[in-house]
Amino acid sequence: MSSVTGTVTIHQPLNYRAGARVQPADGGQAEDVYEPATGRVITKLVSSGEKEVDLAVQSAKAAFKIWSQMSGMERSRVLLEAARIIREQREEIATLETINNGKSIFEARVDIDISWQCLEYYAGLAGSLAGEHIQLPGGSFGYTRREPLGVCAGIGAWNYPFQVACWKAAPALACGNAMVFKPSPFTPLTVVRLAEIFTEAGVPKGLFNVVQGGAATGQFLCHHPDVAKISFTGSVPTGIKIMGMAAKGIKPVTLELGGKSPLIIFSDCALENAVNGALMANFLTQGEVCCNGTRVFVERKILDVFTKEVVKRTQKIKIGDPLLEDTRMGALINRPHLDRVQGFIKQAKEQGAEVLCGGDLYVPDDPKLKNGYYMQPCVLGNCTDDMTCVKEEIFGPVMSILPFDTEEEVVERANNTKFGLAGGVFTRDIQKAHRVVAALKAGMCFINNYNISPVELPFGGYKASGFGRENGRAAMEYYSQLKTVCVEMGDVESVF
Ligand SMILES: NC(=O)C1=CN([C@@H]2O[C@H](COP(=O)(O)OP(=O)(O)OC[C@H]3O[C@@H](n4cnc5c(N)ncnc54)[C@H](O)[C@@H]3O)[C@@H](O)[C@H]2O)C=CC1
Ligand SMILES: C[N+](C)(C)CCCC(=O)O
Repeated sequence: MSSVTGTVTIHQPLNYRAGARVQPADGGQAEDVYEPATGRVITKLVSSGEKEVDLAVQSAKAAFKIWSQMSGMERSRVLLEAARIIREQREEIATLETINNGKSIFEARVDIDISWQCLEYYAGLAGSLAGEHIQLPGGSFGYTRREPLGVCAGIGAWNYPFQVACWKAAPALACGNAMVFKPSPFTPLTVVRLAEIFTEAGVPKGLFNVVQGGAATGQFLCHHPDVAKISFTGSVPTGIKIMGMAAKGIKPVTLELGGKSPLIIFSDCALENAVNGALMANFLTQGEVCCNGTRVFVERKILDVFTKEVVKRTQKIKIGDPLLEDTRMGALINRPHLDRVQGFIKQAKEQGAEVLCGGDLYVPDDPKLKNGYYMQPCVLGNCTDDMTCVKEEIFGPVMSILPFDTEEEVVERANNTKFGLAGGVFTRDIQKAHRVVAALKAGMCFINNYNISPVELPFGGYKASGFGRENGRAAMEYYSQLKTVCVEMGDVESVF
């Protein structure tokens, strides 16, 4: 594959079932899929209908019979091999991710690294999946078995297409489940590579399948009677629908939803680290990150110096062709989303916020990029808690700076949101750091850093940001169920 922006076109089928790429059995009309960097069509997506979804689920069901009978150690070896292949193909997968998503190749490589690390981590845990033995009176006893759930549905967002799929597939497969995955219709490409890699690594054919399409395909999947669990990453409104569908089938669900997370900068912080943290919290993947710390609360004493430094550094971010080595911000996912982000900035200005830098469209010099979806990262000052830009998830490169005076005040304001995905604090005062994160109503908190993602740590939200956890030991709970076996060693004492 040529790794030059504006040159790649994909013609292979994008559905994956029973160990091979297939055209959907009941395919509807083909939709265009775009390269965000150029606005060019890179492939056509045929949505999977009810028949195709059923075939994928049946294929997963057949493979589940084999995979669930294997020992954890046997599954572990296959997952380790998949991790090795991803490492080997890192550059190719990262390039495809960049072409389809628009994020810089620099970041895409990090995403792919996190992905294989996730597979390695769960390969390590697969062999330790176990129940317990409980002694009862008279020599009787009980024991528990931790069993897989069956066919799990994974539904992903477009911001981390390969990584989201690995965060779901790795614990699911480690626990002995099969999976049918539906990526976002904006980013259908790399997850099919993941499916091929699992097959190459030795999973039973059909263990990991890919269906393509949007809401309709997702609904067929969620309603399918043979789907035992739904793991969803996406927006709050869709999360509500997913939970409703799961409720109808009494299916467990993991919801990784949106956020509007607070980042609290105290005046006793290491300023350079805090500035770096604020950039990490806002501008990865063009700001299209669910756990971004977009409400940056700064202690008034350092407001000016912090703001000046953040603006200076933001203006230096290299925007442009995402496949170039020195690019640090690529293109947003599509034109409607870019327009939406621009709309938030316009509204912020109308509500009294001050654009301290950026916010305008960015037009690269390179003519082939002129129809791409670029904008300049934006820092908003003069913000107040009631502004739309401070209350709603923008999912773009827009940071809102809010001054504060006391710890008590900032904790209350930080928690004054329907969301609860993440939060961060920068301070050199160790007691204050722990006190503040303990008080934050958020599932993923950072002290003196932001947006790093070690796969060993559980990740997930409080409140409207969802529930269930990905990564860490905790995720094993969400892809397995407990069976209790009670064993009588004496006679039955009947009450009748
Ligand atoms: N907490 C987390 O880990 C993450 C959360 N997100 C959130 O995702 C959102 C952005 O992603 P989008 O793809 O725009 O979200 P979205 O909610 O529009 O779509 C997410 C996925 O759900 C599918 N879908 C849409 N309607 C459906 C329905 N009725 N039934 C079944 N499936 C359906 C879509 O095709 C897509 O695959 C943001 O709000 C962001 O915060 C994104 C990444 C990570
Ligand atoms: C990798 N990280 C922590 C920057 C973001 C992961 C969550 C997401 O998919 O938005």
